[in-house]
Amino acid sequence: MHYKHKRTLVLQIHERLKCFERQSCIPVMEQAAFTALEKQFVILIGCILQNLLQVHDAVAQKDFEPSLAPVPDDALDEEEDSVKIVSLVKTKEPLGATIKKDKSTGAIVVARIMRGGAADKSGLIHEGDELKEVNGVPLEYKKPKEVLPLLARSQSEIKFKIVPGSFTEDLPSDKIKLFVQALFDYSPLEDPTVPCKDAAMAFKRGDVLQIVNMDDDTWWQARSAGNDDSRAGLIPSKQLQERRFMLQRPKPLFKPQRPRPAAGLRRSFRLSRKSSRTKNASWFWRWSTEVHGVLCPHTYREVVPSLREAKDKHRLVILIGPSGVGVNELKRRLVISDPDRYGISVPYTTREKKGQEREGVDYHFVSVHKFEEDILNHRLIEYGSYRGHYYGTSLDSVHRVMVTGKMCLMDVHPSKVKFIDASKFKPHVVFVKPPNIEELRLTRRRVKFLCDKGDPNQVRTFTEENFQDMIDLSETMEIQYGHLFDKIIINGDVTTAFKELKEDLEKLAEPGVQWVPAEWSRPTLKKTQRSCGHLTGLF
Ligand SMILES: Nc1ncnc2c1ncn2[C@@H]1O[C@H](COP(=O)(O)OP(=O)(O)OP(=O)(O)O)[C@@H](O)[C@H]1O
Repeated sequence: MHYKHKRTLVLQIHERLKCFERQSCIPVMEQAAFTALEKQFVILIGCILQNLLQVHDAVAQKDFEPSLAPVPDDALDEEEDSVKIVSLVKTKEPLGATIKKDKSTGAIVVARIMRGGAADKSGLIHEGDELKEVNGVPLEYKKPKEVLPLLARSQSEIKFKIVPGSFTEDLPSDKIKLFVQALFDYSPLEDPTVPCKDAAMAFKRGDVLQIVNMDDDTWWQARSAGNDDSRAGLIPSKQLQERRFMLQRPKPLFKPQRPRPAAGLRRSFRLSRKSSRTKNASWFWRWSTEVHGVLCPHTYREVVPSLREAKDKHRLVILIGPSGVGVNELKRRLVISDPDRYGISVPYTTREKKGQEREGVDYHFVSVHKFEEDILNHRLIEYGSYRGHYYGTSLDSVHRVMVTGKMCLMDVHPSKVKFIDASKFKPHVVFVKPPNIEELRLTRRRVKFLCDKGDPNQVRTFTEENFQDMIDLSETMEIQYGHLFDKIIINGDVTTAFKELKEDLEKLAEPGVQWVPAEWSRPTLKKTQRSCGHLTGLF
């Protein structure tokens, strides 16, 4: 039966019952069922009639719950089939609905029903319904902000007079299984554009949300993953967040470029810090070209649950960060803290062994021929060249750590992450981020490190320019590759950063459900990875 028609019939039944009540109909007797039983007529009248009599008694004794709310006298005077009265018991929980003024009619209409909220659970109010009255107060010519106090003032129950909108049955929220990981922090309190702060939901980068409604282009509804009973909250849609991102004009992309002094390359594919301007020009060129490529605004990434069992191999841990931020320091601390748990993949190079360096500890020293053969045979996870020598990490060196049951730590250029075979290594990407410049000055002012000017023993301290470069490069990396980062660690105080990293990796090793990018389970991924051999050389 058509939904609207059903409601009209219910209203008519309600009216009839009220009519009978006004006529003061008198029951035949108070205890019809009991009397019938006594007279042993029960066999004759049978069960059906007995039930009928019990219903009669219940009606006669007015023994029914809940009592019908009185229909206002004029309720059916209007368009008879389009008005309904809804009475909701008020609890401490908010109603879970937002209202707006319909621009064409000026009517107050229900803009959203939050999934799992009181209004949603009642099943009586729907998006698009027009509110005519709240607790007997007509809403004609009222603004939404004038209606809200009426709702707030209601004590135990709120009574609505509603003209139903066109209602389509929603898919129950537990049937919608779209999970996303937030790639940005969101606080409704700091967002002047949110339609209703109370209905919105705050979240942090990395939180996993279940999207339960995407009908609206700008505001979706979501709840925390694994919290099926909670009321959904409004979150900015992907489109809205992307628009905001583009409007922000990220700072590092529009900054005038300047040549950068000493900044090092990751040890996995380059030796150490550089200082000459020529070298740095090429280093910066690489970043500029990448930055002006495709931009990926950080909104949400689709994730799926993946069960990690105790017997499973550890995931590959990839550490990323601007040079000098402390990636090697953190790796070193991890290995020292638990050498049975953590291992480092040893990079390959075609350059000569220097001073104290040891084969298989600092590098695997190989010939150019062998290195190029490995490139052609897709044996390298990542590689590049610096000062005419190749540097790279082989799949073998990662496997060598993994077969010992250790968690393999490696650092790669972020552009290489997408080429790592995700189904095999399940990479967990940690971005090591510098703190603000004041904290960098405070924590690194006296730090001495080795820099390469042909002499590996040369020691120097960070300059103000190094700090600024670190921050700029970090922002650029985050803008371009932030969607790949599973965890961001700010390396201000090194003890705190190390503790946070260790906790994160310990959680990663635990059996249980982990959220991984949905694209890992898509067949197109393998195809992309097969082309990795051609792309890894593009630094
Ligand atoms: N939070 C910190 N506070 C103070 N000093 C730090 C901190 N983190 C790292 N350092 C020091 O900064 C120097 C550079 O760190 P590290 O070599 O780990 O950088 P990196 O990110 O690996 O850079 P590169 O790849 O160029 O070697 C080291 O001397 C290290 O001990």
